[in-house]
Amino acid sequence: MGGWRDMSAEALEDQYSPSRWSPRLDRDTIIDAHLAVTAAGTERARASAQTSLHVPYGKGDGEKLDIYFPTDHSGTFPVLVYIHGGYWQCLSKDESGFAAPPLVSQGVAVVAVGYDTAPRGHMDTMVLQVRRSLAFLVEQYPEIRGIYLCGHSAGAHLAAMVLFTDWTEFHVVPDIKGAVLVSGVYDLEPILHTYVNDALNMSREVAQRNSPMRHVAPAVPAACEVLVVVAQHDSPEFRRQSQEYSQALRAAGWSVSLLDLAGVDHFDVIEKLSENSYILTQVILNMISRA
Ligand SMILES: N[C@@H](CC(=O)c1ccccc1NC=O)C(=O)O
Repeated sequence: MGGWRDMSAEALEDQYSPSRWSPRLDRDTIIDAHLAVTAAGTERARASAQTSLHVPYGKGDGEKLDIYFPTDHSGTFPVLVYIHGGYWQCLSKDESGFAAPPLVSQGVAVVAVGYDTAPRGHMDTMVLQVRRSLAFLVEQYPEIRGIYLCGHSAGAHLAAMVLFTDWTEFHVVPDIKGAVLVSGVYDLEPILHTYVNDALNMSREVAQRNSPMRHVAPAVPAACEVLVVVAQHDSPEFRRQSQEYSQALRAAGWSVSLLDLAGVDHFDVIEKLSENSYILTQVILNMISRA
């Protein structure tokens, strides 16, 4: 599936360390900066929007979500479900509400989903939790009119896994109208050979079972619109993964666009969703208003 098998261990480690590719900040400060920016943005969102925080969608401690309601929510409203990144082992819903302000002001609810990160959570568990969070939303909030998924990095992977869910066992079918997959990983196999798997402890079978690239299903007539987003300063491997996944979806009949955003890296590509004037914020609002 690609040249990563010919890479040295060091080269592969480099490719799967997003912090090493930004021209903006050095590798030792960029992750702390990302945490600080997303936490401050989330604090601002919580102060300005009407919210329901820490809503349990399951029995587990980690199975909670935060809802940021639209400013005017007297009727039905679309919802953007945000799935955070952090290589399935860091970050949480508590710094994942930063995208809410420009959306809630336009009538869109934002839900930040929590899930059990590794080592507590297993890859299969995280995928199941995110799927269950959607079923919960549909059952509990009949005022939701259409769901848009948005995931960053590891969260884009989880969002892509949600796209090919067999909903029969959940007894509801969420009306997913669109998915925005930002700087994601869609083939987990290369990761098996890097430090990322130290906490995840995935076997080859687990990595394959949870690789969206291996489960691209033919689009059904009601298949949602998919926007695959990649940053100019993502690593070549991250960029390859987005290109190949979007091509595979297109070949299977999905309506998919690849948006290659100039001037941003793996971290500010998503941080800037707190800004109304950011192109991706506008693209998302446009996707929602067209449906
Ligand atoms: N150790 C990684 C950290 C990382 O990839 C990351 C950190 C915060 C938010 C998202 C990330 N990437 C994917 O989920 C790095 O070198 O950048």
